[in-house]
Amino acid sequence: MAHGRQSKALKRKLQSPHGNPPLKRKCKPSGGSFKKCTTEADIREKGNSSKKPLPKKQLSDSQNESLKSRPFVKTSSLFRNNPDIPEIHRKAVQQVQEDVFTSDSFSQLDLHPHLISTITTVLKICSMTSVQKQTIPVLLQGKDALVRSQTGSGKTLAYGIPLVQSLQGMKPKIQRSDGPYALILVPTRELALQSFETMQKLLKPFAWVVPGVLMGGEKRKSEKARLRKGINILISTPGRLVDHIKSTECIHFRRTRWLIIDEADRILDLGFEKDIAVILNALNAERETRQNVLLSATLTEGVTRLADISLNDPISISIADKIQDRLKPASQEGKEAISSSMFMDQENFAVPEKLKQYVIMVPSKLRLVTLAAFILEKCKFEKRNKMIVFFSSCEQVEFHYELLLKVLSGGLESEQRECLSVSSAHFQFLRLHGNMEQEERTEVFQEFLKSKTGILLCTDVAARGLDLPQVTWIIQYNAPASPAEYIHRIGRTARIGCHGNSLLVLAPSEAEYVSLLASHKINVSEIKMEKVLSSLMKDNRFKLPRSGNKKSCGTDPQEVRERATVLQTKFENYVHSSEGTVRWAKKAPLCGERQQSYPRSLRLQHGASVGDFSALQSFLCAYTTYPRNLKHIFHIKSLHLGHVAKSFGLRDAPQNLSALPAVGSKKKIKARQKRPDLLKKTHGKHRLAEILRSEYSSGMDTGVSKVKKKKKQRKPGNQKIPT
Ligand SMILES: Nc1ncnc2c1ncn2[C@@H]1O[C@H](COP(=O)(O)OP(=O)(O)OP(=O)(O)O)[C@@H](O)[C@H]1O
Repeated sequence: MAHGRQSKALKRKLQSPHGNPPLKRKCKPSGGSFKKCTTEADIREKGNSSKKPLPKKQLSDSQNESLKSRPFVKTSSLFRNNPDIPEIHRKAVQQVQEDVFTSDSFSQLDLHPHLISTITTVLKICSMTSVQKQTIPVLLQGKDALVRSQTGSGKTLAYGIPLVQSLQGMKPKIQRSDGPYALILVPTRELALQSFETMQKLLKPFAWVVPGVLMGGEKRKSEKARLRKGINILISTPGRLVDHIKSTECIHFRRTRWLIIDEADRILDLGFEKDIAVILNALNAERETRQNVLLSATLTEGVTRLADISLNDPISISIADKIQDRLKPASQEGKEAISSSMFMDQENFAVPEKLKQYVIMVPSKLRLVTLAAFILEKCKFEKRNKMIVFFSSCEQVEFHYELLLKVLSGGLESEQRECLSVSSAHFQFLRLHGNMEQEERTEVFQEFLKSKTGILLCTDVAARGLDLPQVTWIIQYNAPASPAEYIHRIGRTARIGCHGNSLLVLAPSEAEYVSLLASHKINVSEIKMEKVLSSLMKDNRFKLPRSGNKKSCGTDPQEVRERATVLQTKFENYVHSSEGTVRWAKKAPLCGERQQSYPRSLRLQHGASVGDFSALQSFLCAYTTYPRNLKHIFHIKSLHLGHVAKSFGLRDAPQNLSALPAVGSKKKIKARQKRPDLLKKTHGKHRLAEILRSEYSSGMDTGVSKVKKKKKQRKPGNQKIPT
């Protein structure tokens, strides 16, 4: 019954000659610096401009309340007043390609027979990849190396095999109590865990060499105990290691003869330079000589600095280069050769051959329904797809997780019975971000690793190094801050010669990003939004009951729009189903009532660690942190706040957003400076550093800082902007 009433209301709205909803809302622009926010209801379709609009009515609070109990009365006008989608004009470019495999087997190398049999029987690997063929002999000779090869090309074994070969053969035999002989630094905890597992497998026949991981999230005490017992191959995130260097007496590097920095460019990007300096000083203080290796799919100029301070007479290995250029002897001059040979081409990153890259231009208002339609198409109708969706903040991940789970999987409460048959079997939503407790992070990572399907919503915490088999689609819902990050994100699919696909979602104002990618020799093909939305025709949950028994016809554009509107309305109804979800979508809760008003599931799962910074706000904040050279593409002023709000299931643009990004007049910026409690962490690079650092924090501080956070938040006016 309720459904029928709702649908009629929606239908009335869609059929209204003026396109006006039954009731209109007034929306003031927020922050003053965004484009004037007009409710779409105020705007009539092109060609109808001579018709008089319906009289405006502003809703009082009590009217608003009563509307909540009639969820479908308010409907969405998604298809009006959107900016035109520009044509993509760019030349197709020749992408940089690398040969992943060689026909050479590991037995050609001078390796311990047990190591070879472990590679073939435990890892089930027969022939070497190009990067392994190039790197292993160099490292076996004891040389330093700087290694660049495409994502998913086997870099972990490229350093892991020679490391194990060298340590197992040491005389006298390594003792556990000797402490670290090798140190492997990686930017994230999940990558630390993954590298640890690979080392464990390689070390199977050499049980006296003990690997160990320090990655935060675990109790400091138990990590200390493990360090005391002895770890010979120590894998860690830089922050966590620095914490131990400063606070754990038993840690030492007297015998450390290997230093491996994986994702070396990322470790520098994150502002871990200071940490790296502390680590290098600690290593150098205890032992003079060491073999050093830096690796990444995207070695950028910044790494030359790290190479200068950490490498000694290194060999550069870049798989994309011609074979005769690959191995360069290095001397002091050689380092310069490295700078030019490795980085001359630095902006042209190799993309796996079987990775198909797509872009979709979507006006802000339609982003959410387009994402949902795409997920439906790939994960419900096509099946056998495993997908990762990247967002620019933890808060957005949490918010979209809840929203998509409720609306696509579970359905709204009133519809649950109807939906059960089509939902849960098809979707398994998971999420991963730096605001989650480590235990849950590890669980999610393991679950997604093992599963054959599913949709992982995540931040860039999952962008680097993670080897998640069978991922078929990478969606970048928010564009990454650099082409290098684009490469790493899409590199979670099409690994080791497999097929994969990626989709980048851009707003029309961001179209130039496609040319930027092309200037780095990255080719993307366009998928039309209408095509994606048309998959809603396959899902009758979004069907508008039509008069009579008229059959839905294929891809009738009008019906596609109607269905998209039904879906958007479901999102909006969910978001507006309680004060808490609305606030969660758009702005920080008032002090003292944080959390209580969030969906119960969220509170139970996350305690106090999430939700104290809204999804929309965090999106806007992240938007201001694109680097200066991309500001002409991603500028906050080109966003229409009302339209963006729709993509968060909000019916109106929020007003008085605290911590609005640093846009607007000098006066406003000054005013903000007077409110450091609200804004001090929102400025450009600092904010970015905050957001990113939270993803990669050592985890050492979790307990303390969370308590501190809670205390701070209790003070009136002290709303922390979480990262
Ligand atoms: N010689 C090989 N033959 C087949 N598979 C291999 C080989 N070497 C490694 N692999 C597998 O390839 C996958 C990717 O390897 P790895 O994670 O080391 O890639 P990577 O180059 O470090 O990627 P990224 O740049 O994303 O960190 C892993 O599942 C690994 O087990």
